[in-house]
Amino acid sequence: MKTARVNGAELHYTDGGAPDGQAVVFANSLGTDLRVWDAVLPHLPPDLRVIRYDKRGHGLSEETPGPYSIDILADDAAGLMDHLGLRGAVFVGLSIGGLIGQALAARRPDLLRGLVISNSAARIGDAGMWQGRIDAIRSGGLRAIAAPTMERWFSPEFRREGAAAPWQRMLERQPQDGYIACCEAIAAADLSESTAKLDLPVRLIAGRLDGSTPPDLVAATARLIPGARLEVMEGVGHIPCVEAPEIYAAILSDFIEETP
Ligand SMILES: O=C(O)CC1=CCC(=O)O1
Repeated sequence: MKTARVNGAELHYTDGGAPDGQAVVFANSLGTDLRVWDAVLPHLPPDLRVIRYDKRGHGLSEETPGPYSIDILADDAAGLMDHLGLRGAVFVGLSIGGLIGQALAARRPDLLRGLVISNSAARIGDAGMWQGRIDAIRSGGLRAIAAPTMERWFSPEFRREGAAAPWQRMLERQPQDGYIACCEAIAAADLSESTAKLDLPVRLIAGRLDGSTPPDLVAATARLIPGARLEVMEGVGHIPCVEAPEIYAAILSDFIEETP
C-alpha cells in the first residue's frame, strides 16, 4: 500500500499504468474511496500513468480534525503531485473531486494540462442543505443518509438490479467526521470567480439522472469556462464511472488524446 504525508495528512494513493506515460490523476467524490474508478481503468489507453488517491477523511487516508476547505483539499492534491514529481497531468475530479480540481487548476496551474469536472459545479448545494445533512449524520450516523444518497448517486434501473448495495456499504463505512468535514468544505465553496478565469482545456461530464449535480447545474459551470465542453451521459446518476465505466472511459480517452 502506498501513502504519502503531504500538507499535514497521510494520504493513501495508487500509482499504476505506464511509469513514463502521460499522468492522469483521479479524485473521487464525497462518501466514496478510490475504488469508484476500478471499472474505468481497464478501458483507458494502456500507455497512461494512472494515479488515484483518497482525500483526507475518506478511504484509507488520514482523518484529520475538520472542518476542511476546498483549498486545503486542493493543496493536498498538489502536495501529492509534487511528492510524485508530476507536472502537466490531466486531473479528473468527481463531484467534490471536481471542486478540488477547479481549485487546484486556479492555485497550481503548473501541475495541470487539462481538467475533467465530472458531476460537479463551481458551487454545489447551499449552506442550509449541507447543515441539514450534517445534523442528520450527527444524530443517526452515515446510515441515516444512505438510502436517499443512493437515489442521487444511481439510476432507478441500477438500483433495481441491487447493484447499489456495495456502494451503500462503502458510504456507510467512511469515517463519519471526515465525511462531515468534507460537507463543510463544500458548503463554504463558491468557485465561480476563480473558475471563470481558468485557462486550460476543460471537459465537463454530467449524468442525465444525477440527483446531486443535475445537467443544468453542470452546464452553468461549463458556460463560465471559455472553450469548455460538456458531455451529458444518458441513463446514469451522480457516479457514472460506476454505472457506465466504458462510456465514461471513452469520454476521458477522447479528452486526453485531444489535450496535447
Ligand atoms: O452525496 C451527494 O449528494 C453527492 C455529492 C455531493 C458532493 C459530492 O462529492 O458528492
